[in-house]
Amino acid sequence: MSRAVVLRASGLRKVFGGRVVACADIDFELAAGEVVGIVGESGSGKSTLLRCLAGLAAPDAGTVEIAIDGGERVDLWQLDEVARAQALRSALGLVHQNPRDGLKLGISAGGNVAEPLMVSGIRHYGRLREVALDWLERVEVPRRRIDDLPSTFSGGMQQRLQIARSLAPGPRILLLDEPTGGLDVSVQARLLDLLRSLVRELGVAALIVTHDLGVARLLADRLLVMLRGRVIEAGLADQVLDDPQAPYTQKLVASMLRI
Ligand SMILES: Nc1ncnc2c1ncn2[C@@H]1O[C@H](COP(=O)(O)OP(=O)(O)OP(=O)(O)O)[C@@H](O)[C@H]1O
Repeated sequence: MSRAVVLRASGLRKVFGGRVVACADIDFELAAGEVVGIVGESGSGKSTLLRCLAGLAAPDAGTVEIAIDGGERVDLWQLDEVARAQALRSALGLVHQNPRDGLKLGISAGGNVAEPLMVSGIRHYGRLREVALDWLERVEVPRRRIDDLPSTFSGGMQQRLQIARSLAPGPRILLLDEPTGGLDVSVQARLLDLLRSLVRELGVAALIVTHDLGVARLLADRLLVMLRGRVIEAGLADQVLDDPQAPYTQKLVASMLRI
């Protein structure tokens, strides 16, 4: 049986200043539990696409449908602001490249995990603390750090905390924008291992933007290759990386092999 579609982009287009076409004619689906990588060089439109999907930037044309509670799909940009925020809160988690963009720096690590749960209706302090402790453990942040501010954490630990904050409310969809960018190689490897096992264990559908094909190979089932705002190649990750069809993808893969 084919898996339910949890996110669908159709004819998505975003233009800046009337002439910079950041995204054009983007069509794709993300199925429940699937991991899709979006790769392409700097400026190809990856982050803009993610921002349109995450409700952060309104597309100029096209639709973004996401599955909400009960499996019904809603068109994100047809909803009013309140309904859109609510749909996003219940269905979607977002991990920014810079953890500081996704964390509340003025509240404790535990508070960062608990806050989205409070918004979704859990009010009991003891229960919130228990769930926060459980999540800290899952992302390998020592439990004793629960009352510490994120600014006292290392970059890798901050990123793991941001992942806990995004996943704690139980979203069906997780969007990640270069989640390992800016981290040391050894820290990156640990984070990738953690992400891979969390995503598989929770069965969350993930869309991961990366310019690192190694990250894409490790995490993604399927890949979309972007060039100048368009998806120029799409397919199973191994297929795209082992037998790229588009000349641009061939160059991208060859440049990775040279490193
Ligand atoms: N807010 C903005 N205003 C004007 N132009 C923008 C804006 N955001 C992005 N762009 C332009 O849109 C195009 C796509 O940018 P985008 O950041 O989406 O690419 P990217 O593939 O994510 O690049 P990177 O890997 O460097 O983040 C680029 O030409 C960029 O300069």
